[in-house]
Amino acid sequence: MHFSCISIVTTSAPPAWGGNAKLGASEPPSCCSFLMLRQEKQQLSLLLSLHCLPSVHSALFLFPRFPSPFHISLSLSPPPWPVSDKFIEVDNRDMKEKNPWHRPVTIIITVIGVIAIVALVTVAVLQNKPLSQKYKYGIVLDAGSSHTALYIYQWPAEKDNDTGRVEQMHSCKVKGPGISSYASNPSMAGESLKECMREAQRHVPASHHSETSLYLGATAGMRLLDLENKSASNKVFLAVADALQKFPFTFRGARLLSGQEEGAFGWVTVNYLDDRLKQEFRLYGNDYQLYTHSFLCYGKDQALRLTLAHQTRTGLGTIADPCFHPGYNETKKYSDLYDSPCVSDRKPQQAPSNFTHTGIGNFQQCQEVVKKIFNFSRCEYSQCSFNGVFQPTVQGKYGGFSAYYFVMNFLNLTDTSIPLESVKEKLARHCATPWRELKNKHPDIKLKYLAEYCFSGTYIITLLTEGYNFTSETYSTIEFIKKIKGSDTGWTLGYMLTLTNLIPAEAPDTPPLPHAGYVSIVTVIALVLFVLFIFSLRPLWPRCSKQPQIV
Ligand SMILES: O=c1ccn([C@@H]2O[C@H](COP(=O)(O)OP(=O)(O)O)[C@@H](O)[C@H]2O)c(=O)[nH]1
Repeated sequence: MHFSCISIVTTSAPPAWGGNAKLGASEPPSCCSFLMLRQEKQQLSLLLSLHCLPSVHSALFLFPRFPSPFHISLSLSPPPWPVSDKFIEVDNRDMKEKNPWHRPVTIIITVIGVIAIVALVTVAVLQNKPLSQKYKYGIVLDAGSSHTALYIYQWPAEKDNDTGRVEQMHSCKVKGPGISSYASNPSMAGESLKECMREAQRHVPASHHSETSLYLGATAGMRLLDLENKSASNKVFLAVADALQKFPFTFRGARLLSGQEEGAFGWVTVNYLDDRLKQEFRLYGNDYQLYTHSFLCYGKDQALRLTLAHQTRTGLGTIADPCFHPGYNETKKYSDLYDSPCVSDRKPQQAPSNFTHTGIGNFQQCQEVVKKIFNFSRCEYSQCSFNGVFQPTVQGKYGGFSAYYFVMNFLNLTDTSIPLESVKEKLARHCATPWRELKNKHPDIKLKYLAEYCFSGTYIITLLTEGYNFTSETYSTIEFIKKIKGSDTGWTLGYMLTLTNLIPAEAPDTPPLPHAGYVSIVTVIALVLFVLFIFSLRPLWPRCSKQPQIV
């Protein structure tokens, strides 16, 4: 906007000038913003309503350029003091000479300013637009001994250090038992997976189905079936492979994981989730010293068979089991109990077909029975865990997951800062709880789980202390965990992490400009805007007040 600069001089100090104009002292006058203009007929009236110090006799005002020539009548409020009911005449041409702030210049500067602002905003918006994050997906089926679980993982297509940041996106628990239980009807093993697979189809975006790898890894249950009946285990693998191939994912095989692999991938999972492998994650490029051993037959379910086998070794019709609650009474089949390569060779010759399994709920006695399933006498190394297997001294942090977590969580014993003695006391109280009372207290818990928590807790504590040699001091280095940062702990994530190295990353989205270019453009535009701003203040430059026109 153009401003003309004039000054108004009063003959005496106004008693009170209303308004919001700023007035300088009488010498030198300063530029002031604000007057109200009113056009009446051919005449513009300036309504001054100013507050001013009594000593101020002159004021210099800025106001929109007037048509030239023109008259301004000053009408002061409160009622004019003995001054100036004057007509002011301003020669516009004269003003033009004095004020270089001409219209064409203003237009040019305004246009450049607007273009600069638009350019700045456009560049900033384009550069900082959130890039549409592209994900890759992978599906791993954990075919465990007691059940199968499906995990969907996702990671940004742009890999971090050649390894995707893989996280669990969804999980699905397959209904029914583990796939090894379908040895006599393999097609049902495949059938059982379908519900979770359809769920996976819904969770992975359809456009990514074909590029999503699908793996199935089988652990202890299938290891045992493989030992017992290789052809039956092959049939189960064929059946699950056949079922999985029918889904639109890229099926990359159903295979048996060795105990070593299971241990190593579980180790990778927890260390990855705890960010311990973040910096240089090259699993097979780095040397990590890892001790892993998997005791086939010492998973919780097989350990229970071993314990029961020990108690029924003479072929009794009834056993009073200290690991089950008082009042517990179930009739079980010898054939079912011994239907596992872990115990099949121990089946008593003269056993009846059934036995009555009753509980007496005694933690100490239970521990004694449980200890019987370990062989501590044989060790050909400097030190062993049990059954003659070497084990280094425990040091560092340990994670207990899956059954360790389920059991200790139920027993309210996940806090490992609780002294071992207190843990045992708590377990003793739990084991002594009558079965009926326990059922009433936990109506929502599956009876099979509920009945076994006394045994399971005793087994876990015995395995950790007697088997793996954790002491009262080192017990607290164990953490019973289910998930870390939203991902289940187990071997599957470690497996997925390793396999993602095989999946090529697609070209990532990059910002429209390289960073240096973006910074340069923004800097230049900011400089232009700054210069324009300085120019826009030109009417306020001191020059304006140098030669005021005196009215
Ligand atoms: O709420 C639960 C869920 C599972 N389990 C038991 O936990 C074990 C599952 O362990 P894991 O996941 O290691 O078994 P797998 O993968 O071999 O099936 C089985 O004995 C289950 O009976 C349990 O006691 N409580």
